[in-house]
Amino acid sequence: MRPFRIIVPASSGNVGPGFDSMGLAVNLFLELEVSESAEWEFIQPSLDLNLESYEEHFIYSIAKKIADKHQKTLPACKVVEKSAIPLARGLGSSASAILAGIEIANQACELKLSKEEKLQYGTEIEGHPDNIAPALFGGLVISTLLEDEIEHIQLQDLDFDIVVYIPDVELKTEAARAALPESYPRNLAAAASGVSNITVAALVKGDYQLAGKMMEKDLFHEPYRASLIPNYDMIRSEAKKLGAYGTIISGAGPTMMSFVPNGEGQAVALKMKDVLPDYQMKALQVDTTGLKVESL
Ligand SMILES: Nc1ncnc2c1ncn2[C@@H]1O[C@H](COP(=O)(O)OP(=O)(O)O)[C@@H](O)[C@H]1O
Ligand SMILES: N[C@@H](CCOP(=O)(O)O)C(=O)O
Repeated sequence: MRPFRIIVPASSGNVGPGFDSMGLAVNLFLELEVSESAEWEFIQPSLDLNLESYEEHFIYSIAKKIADKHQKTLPACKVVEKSAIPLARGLGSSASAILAGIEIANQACELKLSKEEKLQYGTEIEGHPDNIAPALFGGLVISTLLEDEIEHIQLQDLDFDIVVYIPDVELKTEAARAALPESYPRNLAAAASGVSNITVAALVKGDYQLAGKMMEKDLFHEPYRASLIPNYDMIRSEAKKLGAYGTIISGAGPTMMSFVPNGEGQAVALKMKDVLPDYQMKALQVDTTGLKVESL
């Protein structure tokens, strides 16, 4: 096996009202250098996962699952991992790790998986495609899981900066999903999908004022999660004062994300630091490439 590098971007699921179906890849990356070895070994300079053995490693478990599915034996590998994606903060670390595991199996077992197969496998494992699809394809992707296939569309030519506000607390996606209703009455579902439809149409037209306004009117998940997110109302109102188009919960939270005019990300991040001194603040861009594999 030739050594290789896998690079997967972080992603932000939902983008407001696109619950479980809209997501955006951003330029924070998980990087793995993989080479054949006498035994499995994970070296992680930027993550402290505190695992007893490689078999407990999430990425290993995904790679093994995919190899088993194809009746292949996964060769032992040394994996050197660097990650700039914070865990359990709503920036899609689990989706990036799932894609990394799928890609290790793909490369090490020579499975020749298509992008569609990676999307299918990743979505089966994650349960929803909104992080897997942008982390795989890059950009802002709208996707939906049908009975036996996943439809996806990538929006082009986006023109905004992104600012993320990352608090020093974790919120597991599973816990944030438990806060949501099991079902929605018809009038609420109709209103919520109306908000979502206008958001997408406004993004396609490049009307970011309208898109941002509608992002903040989500009815599918934000109203139920707001109380789990530190400083939810304050972050929305302070970002608005600084000219943000709109501010949303990133994925299941607790990170929040603002969409701001192109070129203004750094300035907004700096000013928001005054009101959120304990937060990690980052001005980000859309990653338009998605999952990459390079030879070493
Ligand atoms: N690079 C990684 N290596 C190993 N496990 C990971 C990695 N990234 C994420 N995970 C697993 O995924 C969990 C976070 O998933 P989740 O609660 O869905 O949050 P997120 O919003 O970051 O996707 C972590 O606690 C860890 O178990
Ligand atoms: N649509 C999902 C998105 C979860 O994203 P994550 O980055 O928090 O794992 C949800 O809202 O539960």
